[in-house]
Amino acid sequence: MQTTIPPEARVLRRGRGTRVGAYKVARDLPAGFRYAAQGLAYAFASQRNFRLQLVMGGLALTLGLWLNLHWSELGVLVLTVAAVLVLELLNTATEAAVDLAIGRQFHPLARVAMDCAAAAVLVAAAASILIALLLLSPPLWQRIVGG
Ligand SMILES: Nc1ncnc2c1ncn2[C@@H]1O[C@H](COP(=O)(O)OP(=O)(O)OP(=O)(O)O)[C@@H](O)[C@H]1O
Repeated sequence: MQTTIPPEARVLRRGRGTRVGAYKVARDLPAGFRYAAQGLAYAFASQRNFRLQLVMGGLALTLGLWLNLHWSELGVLVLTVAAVLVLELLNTATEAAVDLAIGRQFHPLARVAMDCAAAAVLVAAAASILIALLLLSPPLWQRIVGG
């Protein structure tokens, strides 16, 4: 039996830079980094929570370095800080996609998408606070009590 490949799929198979339906495609690695940097700059400029999470994460990592945490503990801190920032970026992307799709109209599915994206940030932020407390409190207490 002969299978026919739809023309769109043939375009897709030609490889990089030929994605169907895209206004623009990153043609090389530097261009990809540039678009990612634009996303970071947008989140930083428009999202107060993103700026706050960046400051809190920076403080936690600085404190971890000052307290001479083990490299594996610092690694866990970096991961948790990154997880919160990544989810905030995805939350921002979800908001933009919902606004693009339906604008100022109300839709129950838009609410689900936005509430779930916000909940993902909340869960990660709560976990990161708990992890920071677990890792930073004992050595900080030692410093305070031990002088
Ligand atoms: N188009 C919509 N349809 C239905 N519900 C919406 C819509 N837009 C927003 N909402 C509801 O309003 C809530 C708040 O929306 P908002 O855009 O302020 O999101 P947010 O995550 O609080 O924003 P930010 O992260 O910028 O503080 C959403 O979580 C959702 O429940």
